[in-house]
Amino acid sequence: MTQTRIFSAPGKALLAGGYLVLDASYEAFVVALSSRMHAATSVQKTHDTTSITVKSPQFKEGEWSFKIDLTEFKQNKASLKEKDGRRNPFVESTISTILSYIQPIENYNITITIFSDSGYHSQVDSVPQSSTNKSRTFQYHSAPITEVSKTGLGSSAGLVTSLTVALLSCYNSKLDIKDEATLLKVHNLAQVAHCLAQGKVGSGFDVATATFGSIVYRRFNPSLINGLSAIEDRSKFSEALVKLVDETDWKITHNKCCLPSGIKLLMGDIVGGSETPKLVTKVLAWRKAEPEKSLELWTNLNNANMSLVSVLQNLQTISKQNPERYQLLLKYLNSHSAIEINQAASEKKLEFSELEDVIVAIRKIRKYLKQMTLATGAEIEPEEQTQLLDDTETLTGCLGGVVPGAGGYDAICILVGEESVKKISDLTKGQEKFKSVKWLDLEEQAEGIIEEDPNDFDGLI
Ligand SMILES: Nc1ncnc2c1ncn2[C@@H]1O[C@H](COP(=O)(O)OP(=O)(O)O)[C@@H](O)[C@H]1O
Ligand SMILES: C[C@@](O)(CCOP(=O)(O)OP(=O)(O)O)CC(=O)O
Repeated sequence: MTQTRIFSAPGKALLAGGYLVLDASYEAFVVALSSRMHAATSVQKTHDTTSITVKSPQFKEGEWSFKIDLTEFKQNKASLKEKDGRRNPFVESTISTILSYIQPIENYNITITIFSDSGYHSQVDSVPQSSTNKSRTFQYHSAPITEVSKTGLGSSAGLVTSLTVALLSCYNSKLDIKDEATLLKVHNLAQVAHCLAQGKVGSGFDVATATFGSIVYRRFNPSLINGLSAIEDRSKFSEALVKLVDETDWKITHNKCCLPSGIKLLMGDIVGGSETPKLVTKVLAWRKAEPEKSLELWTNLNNANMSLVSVLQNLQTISKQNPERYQLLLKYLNSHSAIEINQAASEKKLEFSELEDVIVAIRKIRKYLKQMTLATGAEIEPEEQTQLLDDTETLTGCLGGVVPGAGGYDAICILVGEESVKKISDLTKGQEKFKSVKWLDLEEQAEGIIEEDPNDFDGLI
């Protein structure tokens, strides 16, 4: 019997809480994006050995095939061997984590096909291919996955999370991702697989967002996963993994939180890029060397981050409780820039002080990220980005913006009235001061893992 189920998980933009999220004392606000990673299953029962193939047809040599003798697998924690010696650490780690967790007795032939929305990677040297009914189009690249430039939406987290839920569904045809406990299980397994593939335990905000969607996130204690990776024996590893996934309170926060209606996130890819690990090393070294100064800065930045969350939630509440006033507020936003709104507020002429609250929160976040930049020497909001973000405050319909995640030269994220999105992207195209920005064709899509309609992928699989 063959069954096809397709699951997808979103990419991320860390709007508030970069660096602080590495420490469980602080929370971060992460926005889930409309660029998603999809995993389509095909399962057949077999009497031979288990065979698991992951295909990623958009990339050259995008196929990783493993034959697994289940008895041998249980006895030996050696890594899986790909048929042609191809490596994809995230694929290998996810398969071995799921098999260690499920400890299956019956054999299956499983094929999972991955489809990655175009926002994750540069589209240079790629051609589109659509499903028969044209409802889905993916870009096909001429190079292997490791050679295609990433845009920073968290492709490995999307891959691991969608592959985790897809593999689990192959062993449990009743798997329902609308069930909270199931979703938490997927999250825990995906975090383990992602950390083991990376060889380090990060904050996990990307995997949490891929699973739960737009959230306010607090991380887990790294010792939960560090303890696991030290276990050499497969059966002990499996036992510890089951305990960790099913019986341990990870003490994470993943409270749903999304942008208020009528306000959109616009993400600009910047020519250039930065290496997150290098920035993180500098920031953490300074934090260690300057405990008092850094505590003050972390506290101030955290207050600014949390005030952005609360003013956005306040707008969401107004949109529901007083929709007429909210429509007027959006109309005002779509005909003024942040500078103008701020000016009106200082002259006490502003009717919609809630808009000013968002602008002030964004400015505070930037102020403290700039202090972090100057104190640590890590180029989090470098001068070019400062200029660019200042310039976005002059655009009609824009509340301002930040450098997302670790910052640097990767991207900017701005908050914009929905009606102004197209105007802003058209207006900035020809302007010298915005020449380094390429607005990405994506928006917030607040849902985490969802199950897709297989008909939408006809002709692609
Ligand atoms: N569509 C995909 N198909 C197969 N593997 C993928 C895909 N997207 C990401 N990966 C895996 O994730 C790796 C990229 O991970 P990483 O360098 O951590 O980038 P990111 O910051 O985007 O997560 C790729 O080299 C590959 O192993
Ligand atoms: C600094 C950080 O807190 C946030 C980094 O956010 P990015 O969104 O920049 O992440 P990458 O996709 O890994 O480059 C590090 C972390 O939390 O892992």
